Amino acid sequence: MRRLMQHPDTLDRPLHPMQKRRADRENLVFCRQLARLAVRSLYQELVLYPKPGLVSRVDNGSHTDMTAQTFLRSLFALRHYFFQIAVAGLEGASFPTLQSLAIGAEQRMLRATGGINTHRGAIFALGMLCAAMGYARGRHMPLQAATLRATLLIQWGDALARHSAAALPGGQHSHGQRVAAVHAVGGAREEGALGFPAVFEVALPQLQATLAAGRDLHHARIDALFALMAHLSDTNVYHRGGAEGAALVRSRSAAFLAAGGTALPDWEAQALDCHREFVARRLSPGGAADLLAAACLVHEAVYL
Ligand SMILES: CC(C)(COP(=O)(O)OP(=O)(O)OC[C@H]1O[C@@H](n2cnc3c(N)ncnc32)[C@H](O)[C@@H]1O)[C@@H](O)C(=O)NCCC(=O)NCCS
Ligand SMILES: Nc1ncnc2c1ncn2[C@@H]1O[C@H](COP(=O)(O)OP(=O)(O)OP(=O)(O)O)[C@@H](O)[C@H]1O
Repeated sequence: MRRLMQHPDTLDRPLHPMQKRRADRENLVFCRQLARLAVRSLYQELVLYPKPGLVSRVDNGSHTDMTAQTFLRSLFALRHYFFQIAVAGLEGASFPTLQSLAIGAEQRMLRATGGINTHRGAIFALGMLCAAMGYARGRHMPLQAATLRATLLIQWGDALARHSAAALPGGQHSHGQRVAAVHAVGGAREEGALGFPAVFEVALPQLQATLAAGRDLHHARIDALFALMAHLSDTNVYHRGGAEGAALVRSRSAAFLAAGGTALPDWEAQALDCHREFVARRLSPGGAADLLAAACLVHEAVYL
């Protein structure tokens, strides 16, 4: 696709109406491609295997209420959301506008899955990142990781911090908020308020390190998932396994990486052992799964 890129020195000059129409058209094409990439990143997370405790096409991990099919239905219901939130970001929309798109997407997800929460964390993380990418694209900024993170924080950082501290209406509590109160750990909201450090400081560097070592994307995603599990205060894990379960997830994952991760000849057997152990304890690192998809999205977005 040929792109209309304006030289930075001419950014303040109004575009000729024909140039403007073409730029608008090309921006919409970009948002459509970005939405497809977001869905593809979530699909790649779903089909990755072995993933300790998580749902894949091979098995349902620690879950009895969802299968890969549930995730596919949910993904299909989300395809318009990622486009809409990228366009909203492009237009410099306020946080409440992004939030109402996310709430609508959560409702569509729940309708598509019969009430099962498959993608709440992903709607938040990949949604905010799509908004930041739309914003950057609209202002001719490069879609590089550092630029995206700075854009996210400059544009919506204050609102994300307020969202992190806010109570849910009507005195309800999400699993994440209950866990945050009982175990004093930040979950998805805090992660967002800090500009997704787990994506930018943990998962992306691990993806790049494994690729730089000459292994392929499959290996890189596995290593990045383990890096996330070793680092994150995942409210899904606390919800099901308490502090003990969370400590186990972190230490098992750190040990896998310290031993060499996917550089080990028998890494697959090690990862499968870990999978069986998490399933036996009903542990499911869903937050790490969401953020792996988010990292894959950022990693690939530079090629759009
Ligand atoms: C922001 C959300 C995800 C807050 O979640 P909360 O902390 O209340 O926990 P909840 O149990 O609902 O969901 C947590 C989700 O986050 C994921 N998660 C868990 N731990 C973590 C973590 N440490 N980091 C990132 N994601 C995590 C889980 O996979 C799960 O899907 C969301 O529920 C929310 O506020 N939805 C309304 C829409 C909205 O306001 N969006 C913000 C603008 S896009
Ligand atoms: N491949 C995956 N397998 C399992 N969970 C995933 C996967 N990818 C993402 N997740 C995330 O993990 C979460 C799983 O939710 P879970 O069922 O543990 O939560 P819940 O419905 O809030 O709790 P519970 O089922 O214990 O009542 C989802 O919100 C989703 O964001």
